Amino acid sequence: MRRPKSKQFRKQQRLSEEDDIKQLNSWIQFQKPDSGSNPMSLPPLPKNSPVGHLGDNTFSRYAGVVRFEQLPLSKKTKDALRSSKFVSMTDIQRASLPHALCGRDVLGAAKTGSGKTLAFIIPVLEKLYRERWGPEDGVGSIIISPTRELAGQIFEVLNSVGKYHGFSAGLLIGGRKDVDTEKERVNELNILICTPGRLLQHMDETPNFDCSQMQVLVLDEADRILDSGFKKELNAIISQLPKRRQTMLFSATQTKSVQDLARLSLKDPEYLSVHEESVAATPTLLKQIVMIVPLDQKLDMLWTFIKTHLQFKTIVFLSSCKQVNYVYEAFRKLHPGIPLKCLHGRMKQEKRMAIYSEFCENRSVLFSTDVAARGLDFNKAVDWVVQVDCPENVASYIHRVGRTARYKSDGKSVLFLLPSETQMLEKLEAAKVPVHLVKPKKEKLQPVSSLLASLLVKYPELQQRAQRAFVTYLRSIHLQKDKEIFDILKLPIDEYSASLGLPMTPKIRFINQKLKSKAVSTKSNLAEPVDPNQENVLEGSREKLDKIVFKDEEIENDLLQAADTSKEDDTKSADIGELIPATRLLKKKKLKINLHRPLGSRVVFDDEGNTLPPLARIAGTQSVKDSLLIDPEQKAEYYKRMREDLKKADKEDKLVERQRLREKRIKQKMKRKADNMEEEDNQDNISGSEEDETVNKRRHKKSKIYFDSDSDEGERKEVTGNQGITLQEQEALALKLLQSMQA
Ligand SMILES: Nc1ncnc2c1ncn2[C@@H]1O[C@H](COP(=O)(O)OP(=O)(O)OP(=O)(O)O)[C@@H](O)[C@H]1O
Repeated sequence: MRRPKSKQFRKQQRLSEEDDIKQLNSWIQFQKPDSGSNPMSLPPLPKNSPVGHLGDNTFSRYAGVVRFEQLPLSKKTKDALRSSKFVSMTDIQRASLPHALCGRDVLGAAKTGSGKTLAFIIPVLEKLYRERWGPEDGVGSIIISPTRELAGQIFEVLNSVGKYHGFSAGLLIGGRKDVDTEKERVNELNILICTPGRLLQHMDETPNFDCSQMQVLVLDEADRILDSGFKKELNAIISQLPKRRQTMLFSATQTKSVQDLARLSLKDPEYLSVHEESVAATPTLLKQIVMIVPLDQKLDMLWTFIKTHLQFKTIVFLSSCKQVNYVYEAFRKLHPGIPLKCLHGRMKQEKRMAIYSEFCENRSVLFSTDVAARGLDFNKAVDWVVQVDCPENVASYIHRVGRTARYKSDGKSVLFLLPSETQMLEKLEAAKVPVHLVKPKKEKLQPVSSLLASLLVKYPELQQRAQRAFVTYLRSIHLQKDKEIFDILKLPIDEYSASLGLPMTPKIRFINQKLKSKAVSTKSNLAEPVDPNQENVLEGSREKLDKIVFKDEEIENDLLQAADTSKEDDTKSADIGELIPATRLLKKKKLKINLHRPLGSRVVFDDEGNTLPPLARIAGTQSVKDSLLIDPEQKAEYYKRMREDLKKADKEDKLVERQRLREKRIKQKMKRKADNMEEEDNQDNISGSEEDETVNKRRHKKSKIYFDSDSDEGERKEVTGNQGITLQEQEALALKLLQSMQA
């Protein structure tokens, strides 16, 4: 048992800490970097040069140094850094720590995975240490993160780097049931790591919640927290914090908006963007691919990717929880050969945390919404990031791909763009994101749509999920701000529905309204002639696009090479769609055979010749809200019939296939026999040695017996030797045989 430390010892410790703090304060003051300077522009200290107090009230320079031990940090922090194997600083740490340690406001921007977390955790710990912060002083620092998982991760880093300090820290995130216990304890905590909603809840509900003495505020993923999604919460939080404080903002995609920053009342902030001069806004070791994939082939492409990358750890981003749910559940039932997981904001917190930790530990595929897009540093490196749905903007793209190629590891990413979303390529190029456009190869595609259709028949509850996935995807496109990229009217909606395995296209009100309004505006536009130069403009932009397109053989080989060879046409038609003032309703329908159309999705025509999905036949004619227009009984009956039909068709298919194989085998055997006979004739003519004779005998023997292993009775048939039988005769015999088997 450890003996309690004596009073004497504690006193001594306190005094030595006081001394230590005095020294640190002097060091920091004495060697402050110039305001507005980037410490990274200074050379590192010469090797083996002394560090800290150099005598006569002089101290070593700490701006521009490369190792943590050369910074004015407490022994407790240095020891913890060393034990966590953090020795040399990353660029953002070198640039921001000297300013942050002397209490300045900092706006730090650096690529994903470049160590921003330590760049704010260390100054928080040091500030409270130098202020001699104790339990009775209450909240000394608040760190805000946009997601619960990221808050949890920051908490872990704080626990490891702050393990020798005596501060109490709390993780305040939504979805946790123990909010009452939290309320009791929150005033005793020194460092709060929280999501905006939960922090505000405490500010609103916890009696005497007091952060009036708070010293340091940190916003991780600052641009996200400052954007409109969190605006109300953040304004309310800021209004309750003391004005005199240090504020630090970090992100890979930093905000420069004066308006945003004004809300935080920053004081002469140091703007440190360490990778601004870099040729790429994304990590150097990240290889990025873009593929143009038609909407109705996205799942085929994703399935093919998973099947061909079973040995990798992959994150798949989809745009809504419902899509994540559906794709995860459906693919899981198809057993791709690698564990699948899913993560989204509507899951229970315990489950979210469990999945996050499991994914950290094991090789698997994680289907996720943007809840995993920012900040997360999965322990064992992620190999691939797959963006099935186009991110809302470039910043979102950068954060998503940033889940791989972190710190010094490499990684790969692939983005599926619809032919109508190719504008995104130009935006990525403008933001210095180097992507390789790779043309997928059709022959490697492993279609999944028909399997999904069968699954939906087998598991009717999955159909609900598919419908929701369909609706939420379209809604997400409808709600996207960037209308240059996202245009719901350019999407092949029926084909998309079929690709999810749905037997009929759910009806969606907002699309109908959009179509109607477009039809109205089309009528008024029809009189206006189409500008012929527009075609050239489009050509021009395609040319520009071509410039940034080049093939990377290595990546190409590495990746699934599947999909559509008619990509160019699709792009063109999407572009030209802009020129033709027509709605989907007015479009001429092309006769198209969709090989991937799922089972049971035979096309039905209505009175006006429009195609309708099969269930439309039994659908009511009155207009009902959204998708489920059909009487459930009729629907159940329809599915019952469909299942029976499917079974019957399956049986027939099997019979035909067996027959085909049987014929093939007979033909092959007969051919082999004919070859043998020919060879023997030749042998007879050329040689007559004993050995040859034995071989011939054996051949004769073998050729005499034909054993039809495929026959139900294991039937044995004798074929007379090779004497006097011609090839034609053999074929006739084979035919006869076939007929007898068919009978
Ligand atoms: N000085 C360092 N030496 C070694 N490893 C480091 C150092 N700093 C950070 N790391 C490691 O680098 C990885 C990425 O760090 P971190 O999560 O802080 O990146 P980030 O810049 O915040 O990324 P994001 O922009 O995605 O939030 C972590 O695994 C971390 O442990």
